[in-house]
Amino acid sequence: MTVVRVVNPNTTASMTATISRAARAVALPGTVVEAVNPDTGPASIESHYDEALAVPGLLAEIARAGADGHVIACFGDPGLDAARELASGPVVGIAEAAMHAASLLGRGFSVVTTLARTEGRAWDLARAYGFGERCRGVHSCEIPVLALETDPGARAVITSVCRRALETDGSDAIVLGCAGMADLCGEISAAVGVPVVDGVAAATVLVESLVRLGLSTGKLGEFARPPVKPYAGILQPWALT
Ligand SMILES: NC(=O)NC1=NC(=O)NC1=O
Repeated sequence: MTVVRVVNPNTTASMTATISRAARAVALPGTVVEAVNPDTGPASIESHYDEALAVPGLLAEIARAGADGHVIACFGDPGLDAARELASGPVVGIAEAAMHAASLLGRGFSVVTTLARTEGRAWDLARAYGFGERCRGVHSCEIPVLALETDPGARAVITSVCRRALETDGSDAIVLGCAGMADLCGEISAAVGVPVVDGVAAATVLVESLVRLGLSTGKLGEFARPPVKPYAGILQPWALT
């Protein structure tokens, strides 16, 4: 039995439930999906500040024993490198997984994300992951992350931005730029007529596959376990042994 821990790095339990549904929908029957979120940190991640303050809580969830692999279920892939140093199993971010999947579906893909201020981060990740050419455009809906659950017009706006992205970019697929959009994947794909990739599902299947292949992060160099040292103040619980 494989245990995949899917970590929502923000502290909004209803979003964790959306993420859990998307991950469980694609996991194999023998895989246990453990969807969690920290109890400390931002309610949503929409800025560099949010992203920085989400990492300690995220790492606490990664450090807990009992998982064969981890998904970081936030489109900024926050704390991904630190999580890879800490975890013994594979760790995949949803942006990374979604971009890899989308790159196999055509010549180019477009990212549709939440606030315009997060577009730069999406571009940074695309380039860091080697998709600077394949990523044809990053577009935003100007819908705050938590409004995805409460704004009845959100689906229509996201669908419209996806249509505009395809026209503007000439891309073959869409990557949804927020874990909170995970439940919109099928509906939007049917509406716009191209594959729409949800990073939660893509990352869950990828981690599950890596575990089944017996593969994990290389620990000889950069991603070896961090050196032991004191951590002062409120971070004292994060000190390693
Ligand atoms: N682009 C985004 O806003 N992504 C996200 N913020 C969150 O809190 N979760 C996400 O996936």
